[in-house]
Amino acid sequence: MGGKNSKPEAEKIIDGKAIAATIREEIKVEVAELKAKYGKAPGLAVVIVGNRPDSQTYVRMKRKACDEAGIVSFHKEMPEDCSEEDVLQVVRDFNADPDCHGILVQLPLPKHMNEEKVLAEISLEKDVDGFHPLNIGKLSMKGHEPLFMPCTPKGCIVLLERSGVDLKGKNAVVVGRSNIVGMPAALMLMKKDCTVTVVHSRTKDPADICRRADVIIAAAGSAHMVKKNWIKKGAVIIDVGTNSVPDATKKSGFRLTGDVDYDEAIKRADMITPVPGGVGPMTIAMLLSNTLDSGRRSIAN
Ligand SMILES: Nc1nc2c(c(=O)[nH]1)N[C@@H](CN(C=O)c1ccc(C(=O)N[C@@H](CCC(=O)O)C(=O)O)cc1)CN2
Repeated sequence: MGGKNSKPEAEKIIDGKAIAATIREEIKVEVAELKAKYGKAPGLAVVIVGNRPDSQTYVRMKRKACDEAGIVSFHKEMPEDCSEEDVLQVVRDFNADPDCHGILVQLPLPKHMNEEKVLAEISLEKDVDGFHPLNIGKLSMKGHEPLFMPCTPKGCIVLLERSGVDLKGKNAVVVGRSNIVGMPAALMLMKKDCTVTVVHSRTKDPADICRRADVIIAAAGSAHMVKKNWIKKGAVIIDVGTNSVPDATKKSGFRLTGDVDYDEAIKRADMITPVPGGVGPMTIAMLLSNTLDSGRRSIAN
């Protein structure tokens, strides 16, 4: 239970799984409408290089989500030792395919490849992961909007909005500055009129900075880094961390945990996302949403 004047803990949880399920149902309806009107559904190409078990799992989840939403998915699996040029050629082929409206290259790529070069090869109009340098550039510019926004940080913003959090004028702290999450999350919060501070590995006193935050997005990739005493009473906490930690009670010997010390943080926070079941499911819902937008732009024009 929450403390004095605080709501019960169960009411503080932002249920990302449920919100993502609602969004996926909405997308399914819109895809069906598009197909009924124009006879064509959006198509997503999923490119995976190598056999990392986590990437295989995410790609399987993405394909299943496409199937359920009525989005056509094209799958390209490539061996770990293929060349960067092989991957670039696959991207070029999908760029030229009129049935494919979105292309995603699952990250990370093998070490011998230049990720930025591969991502920059994806046609701007099909960049449903939102990682193309021009899309990121537009995200950082006042008065400009990117065609697509990266799925995980977009999922964080949608979670906040669907949970009724008014972001205007709020102090937001992003913990982590990765290209995939931290940096675009900070830019998106700024576009929502937050005052944004980014805390990273060289920040002098991250706890002190976090304690001033109305909203924290934790995306440092470090299990339980954000402690209860980093959190202002009543703050809203979005935990992007997906850290695998040993757990003898699990069949796999591991469990997934976030960047926030959830059991303690929930006592101070007004709202908080769990891990799993928070931001993760939103990543896939936002990928479908971006693919629908891309399909609609192309099919309805
Ligand atoms: N091309 C991309 N590569 C990667 C991205 C991305 O957005 N685009 N993000 C991550 C991985 N990712 C999707 O690719 C992803 C991560 C987590 C989840 C998710 O639903 N997690 C669940 C738990 C699932 C489990 O039990 O393993 C949760 O948090 O509840 C979905 C997608 C890196 N690569």
